[in-house]
Parts: sequence; C-alpha cells; structure tokens
Amino acid sequence: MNVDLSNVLEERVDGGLTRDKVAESGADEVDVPENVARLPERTDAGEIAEAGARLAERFDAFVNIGIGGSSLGGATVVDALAPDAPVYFVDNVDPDALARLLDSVPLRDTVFSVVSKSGRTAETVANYAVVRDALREAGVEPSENTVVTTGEASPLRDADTRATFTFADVPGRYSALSTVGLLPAAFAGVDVESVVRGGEDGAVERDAGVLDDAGRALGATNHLLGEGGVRASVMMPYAERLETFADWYVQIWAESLGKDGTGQTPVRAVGATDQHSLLQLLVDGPGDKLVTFVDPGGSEDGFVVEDEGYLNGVSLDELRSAELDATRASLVRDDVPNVRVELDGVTPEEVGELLYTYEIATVVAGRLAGVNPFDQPGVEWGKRAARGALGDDSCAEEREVVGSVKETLLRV
Ligand SMILES: O=P(O)(O)OC[C@H]1O[C@H](O)[C@H](O)[C@@H](O)[C@@H]1O
Repeated sequence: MNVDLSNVLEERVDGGLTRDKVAESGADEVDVPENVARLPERTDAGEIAEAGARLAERFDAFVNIGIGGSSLGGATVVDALAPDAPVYFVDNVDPDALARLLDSVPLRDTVFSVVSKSGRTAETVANYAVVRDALREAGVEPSENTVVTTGEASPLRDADTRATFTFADVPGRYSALSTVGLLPAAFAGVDVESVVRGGEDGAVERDAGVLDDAGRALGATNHLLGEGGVRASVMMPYAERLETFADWYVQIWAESLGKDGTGQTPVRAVGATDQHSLLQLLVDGPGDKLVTFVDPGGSEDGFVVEDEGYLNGVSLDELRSAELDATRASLVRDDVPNVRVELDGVTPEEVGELLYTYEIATVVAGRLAGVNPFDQPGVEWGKRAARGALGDDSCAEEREVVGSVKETLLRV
C-alpha cells in the first residue's frame, strides 16, 4: 500500500501544504496507546482462523449481530475479501430487514455471532432477543447456534452460548484487526492471518519520521488541511468491495474527531459512480473538502469493451483508472486537495494495512486537534433518552426533553 500526497502540496493546489509543514506537524510525537498500536501483533489470528473454520464446518451461514464498531470492521473485511460468502450483518433496528434475513437463512444451520463490548447496546440486545425467539420457534436451542464476543464486564459473558470470545482491549471502532472484525471473515475462509500481517506492516518504528509513516502523515495532513479550512473528508474507494471500508471510515472519523465543536464531516463515496453524483459539489462547491481516492490496483476480470468507438478495446479496469486519474486532475484544477491511497490489489494484507493505517491516522489527527479520539460522549444522552421514552424512570429527565421536542410547532 502506498499513499500519494502530491495533490495536497502547495505546488499542486492553492492553500496546499509543504513537505516541511507535514514533517514538522508534531505527528511523530503523538503517543498512540499500545493497545491500539500493538493490536495486530497481539491478535492470535491463528486462533481466530481455527474458530471460524470450526463454525464453518457446522454451519452454512453466519450472522453478525452488532452495531458501530461491533459490526463495521467485520463487514469491511468480509465485503472486501469474501463478498459472496453467506455472512450477514444485522446492525440496525429494522424489523422488516431482520424478518427478511431470518426468512432467508437456514436457521438450524446458521450461527449468530453477538458482538458487543458493553453487552448493553439496545439494538444488539433487542435483535438477539428476537433471533433467540425465532430459533426456539424453529425448534433450535439458541445456545447451540450462538457465539458471543464481549467485554470483561459485560452481562453477555453469562449468556448460555456455544463459545464466548473476549472483545479486544480497544474502543470498538479500533477493533477490526481482532476477533471482533475477523471472526466473520474466518468463517468465510478469508486468510485472516494475512489480514493481521498487513496491519503489522502498517505499524512502523516509534522513532519514524512523519513522512516515513503513512498513518502519521495522513493524520497530520488531515489536521493541517482542517486548520486551513477543510470541513469535510470524502473517502472514495474505486472498488465496490471497499464501499464498506468507506462506511467504517465514517464511523471512526466522526466518532473519534467530532468533539468540542471541531471535526471534519466524513463522507462516504464510491468511484466511478459518484463522479455522476457528488463530484459536481466537490469541484464547484465550497472549497472546504479533502478527497481521498482508494485505488484498488489491477483486477483479474479483464472485461474489454468491443465495437464502441473510442472505448473499443478498452478494458473496464483501464476505464476505471482513466476516470480516477481524470477526476483527480479535475479536483487539482479547482484546487481541491486530494490523496491517493494505492493498493496492490484488494488482498488480505492490503486490507489489513489500510484499516490499521487509518486507525493510526485517526488517533494522530485527534491528538493534534487536542481531542480524545477514543471516547464518544456525544452519543450517550440519546441512548438515555431512548430508554426514558421506553419507560425507564431513571431517564425521566431525558424523557421530558423528548416529549417537548415532539410537540409540533410547524407542519407543512
Ligand atoms: O460494542 P458495543 O458496546 O455494543 O457498542 C457498539 C457501538 O455503540 C456505541 O454507542 C458507539 O457508538 C460505538 O463506538 C460502538 O462501537
């Protein structure tokens, strides 16, 4: 994996950065906590691979029940490396979607993997309660078809299940390179040991300079551009297998950096599709965005266009690359800074390194901005308010606010 920062430099775009400014940003002095920095080397990928293989021997489908960091890491790895596997993610409260999923999988031969660090997340607990009832109605003992990954202090640790795994000692959104993110992929037969090895490749020596460490350089670049007026960070992979990575990026970037009135709005996009959607705003809208292209590298599928004028004999891969280059150039023409992350194919190693690199970039950007990149205080009030609205009297104060906000002042 390489990161091309050419198009954030002042030689390329007005308002751009200098190499020295990035190098002297202080990103090399940011302390990335050991639990995050050393997660890949502390992850027993062999054990995860074996656990996934054992489950795959017994079950035909795998359903991950979790939300946020307890779903997006696993979904990123599976969608990138095993997009056609019978692995599904229940990460919302949507009775229609859950009903359709339960109708589509062979319940008796499906393992439900409940993932929650706290063990108290309403969406996850509620979804699993519904699944548990559905299993019983199908004559299946729920504990036989359930595994759990949860924290040390979680009530889920006492759940009667087939296996209980310990949630890595990191905030959920930083847990992709652990059982949380890798068990679904292991079930799907992904080489999770290579994914973790890719993460290790992303880890660099502690005394490395900013420009020697992609994660730190990206963190510094995002921070400095933010100080220069960039308010939105668009993550635009040019591969549908990496779309979920863009979703993962939205969570880690928003939850880690959106604090104390600061933080760039992360935007999920996919190329080439969003050249016909978002690009107009990126080029001609407010000059407050950074665009990151993820170039997947070559594809095995050599589809070639025939009998179509200038496209005659052009492969879809060549068309995709030409469009990516053209889109980058159109942003440079309008002084929109952009980064190009170049993968050597969507492989386990490259996916692991991509995830790890952006974890480090997030920590560095947060520390340079003076915020804590590991908590999410802003989401807690809403959880209490929902509990209050559902009758929990310990959240009566929040319930009153919900009631007042529901009063209609203007309806059109
Ligand atoms: O893993 P859990 O404890 O169930 O938390 C699941 C998710 O919900 C929390 O509210 C945060 O928004 C996320 O950072 C977290 O990943």
